[in-house]
Formats: sequence, structure tokens, C-alpha cells
Amino acid sequence: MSTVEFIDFHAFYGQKAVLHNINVEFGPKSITAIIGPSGCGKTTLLRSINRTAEMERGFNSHGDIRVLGGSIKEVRNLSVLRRQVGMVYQTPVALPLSIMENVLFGPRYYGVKNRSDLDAIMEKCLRQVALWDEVKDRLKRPAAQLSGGQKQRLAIARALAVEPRVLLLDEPCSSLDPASTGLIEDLLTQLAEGLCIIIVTHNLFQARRISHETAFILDGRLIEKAPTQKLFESPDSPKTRGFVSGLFG
Ligand SMILES: Nc1ncnc2c1ncn2[C@@H]1O[C@H](COP(=O)(O)OP(=O)(O)OP(=O)(O)O)[C@@H](O)[C@H]1O
Repeated sequence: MSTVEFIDFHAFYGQKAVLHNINVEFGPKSITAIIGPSGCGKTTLLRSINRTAEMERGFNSHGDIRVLGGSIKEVRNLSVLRRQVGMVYQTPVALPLSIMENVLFGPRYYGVKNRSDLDAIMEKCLRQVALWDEVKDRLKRPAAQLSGGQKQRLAIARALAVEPRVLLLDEPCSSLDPASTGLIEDLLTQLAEGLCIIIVTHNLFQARRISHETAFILDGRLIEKAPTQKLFESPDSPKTRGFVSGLFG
């Protein structure tokens, strides 16, 4: 069974259609990169999955998206959906709390109270993102003091702390230096062993380095999705070939 499935999905801002009849599946234990020119609808597609797109004025949609087999439109309590589907944004966001409380924000929200459980979650997640050794002696210091790359790894740890099944990332490395980008790419590759990861990226090299599959969107339409090597080296569509060879975008 696919982990995320779009079925005849259309999205609009007011009268303007921004996603047209999207039908696509994302499997478990894989990284899919979403690529396409600026404004083609990548972020809207990503934010439709956890229903944060509908927070935008004028947004509406028809068709459906299923997460773990269930329609997101039938989810009554959005926090249930947001627990299954974690999200990491372009700008590294540290909550105005300590490093420790950034990681524990979600678990506390979902009712974990036991101190040893909280400590175990914190250490596990900070180790998962290779941040534990860097911060273990200053867990109670403000997260604002971390570097951009560290904040982004902390944001991933915060997302992982509620054990999501899907991790959405919207250009997570666009403000990071190559070393921090490399750390995050390694981390995503490891996390894909247990998660469905969907990453929007403008960096075609990054898509090629880390994703198992790549989806190309143009003007709100899914042109094709294929194993990454195939999409870059022998795409079905001339539009995809044009984009990946840098002719436009
Ligand atoms: N809140 C909004 N209200 C109205 N139109 C919007 C809104 N957000 C996005 N759009 C429009 O919807 C279209 C798709 O935007 P989206 O951000 O999904 O594209 P994108 O491919 O992620 O772009 P980029 O690569 O530049 O981040 C664009 O034409 C954009 O201008």
C-alpha cells in the first residue's frame, strides 16, 4: 500500500487553479524529490498533504489525498494528521525555547509526561539527527544560539519526536552551507529506512544524490514521476528532458 496517494486532486487559490488533476503515489521507506520551475505548485502539493495549504486565504481543493489509506478530508482532528505527517520548512525554525524543549514540544503536546520517557525521546531524536554530541552539554540553553544547520537538524529532530510516518521537507537546505547540507542529506538517507520522505528541492544535484524517485511538475501538472536515474537520464517527456538539462526553470 502506498503511504501517500493523490487521487484526481486539484487545488486553487481563489479562481486560479494551481494543481491540475494530480494522481500520484508515494511509497514507504523511500525519498521522492519534487522538482519543477518556480511557481509550478511544488509547495502547494506538499502542504496539501498535511492540510496546511488550507490555512492560506482562498485555498480550496477537490479530489482526495490518502495518508496511510485514510482520506485526509475525513480527518476530524488535524493534530492526528499532523502527527502522522511531519514537516520541515525552508528557513530553519527554532521555537523560542531551550534545545531540549524544542525536541519535546510535540511529545508533550501529545501527552507524554514521564520524565524518563521524555529524556529517552530527546536523546534518541538528537542522536538520529547527529546533534547529540554537539548539544548534550547545553540542552537547557536557548535553541536560538544554534547555527542555521544545527537549527535545521533540530527542526528535523522535533518532527521525528512524535514518530511520524511521512516527513515533508520544503527546500530544507536552501539556506545552508555545503557541509550542513551534506549532513542533512546523509541523515535523510538514513531516515528513509523507516519513513516516506517527500522533499521539494530546487537543487537538481541534490535530487539526484538522495532521492529514489523524482516527480517533475510544470504549471501545476505532474509531467512524470520515475526512478531518479531514469527521470534524469531517459525521461518519457521532452518537457522533463528540457528541465533537467537546464533549458528552462
Ligand atoms: N497564498 C497564496 N495565495 C495566492 N496564490 C498563491 C499562494 N501561494 C502560492 N500561490 C500561487 O500558486 C502557485 C504555486 O505556488 P507554489 O508556492 O506552490 O509554487 P512552488 O513551485 O513551490 O514555487 P517556488 O519554487 O517558487 O517556491 C504560484 O503561482 C503562486 O504564486
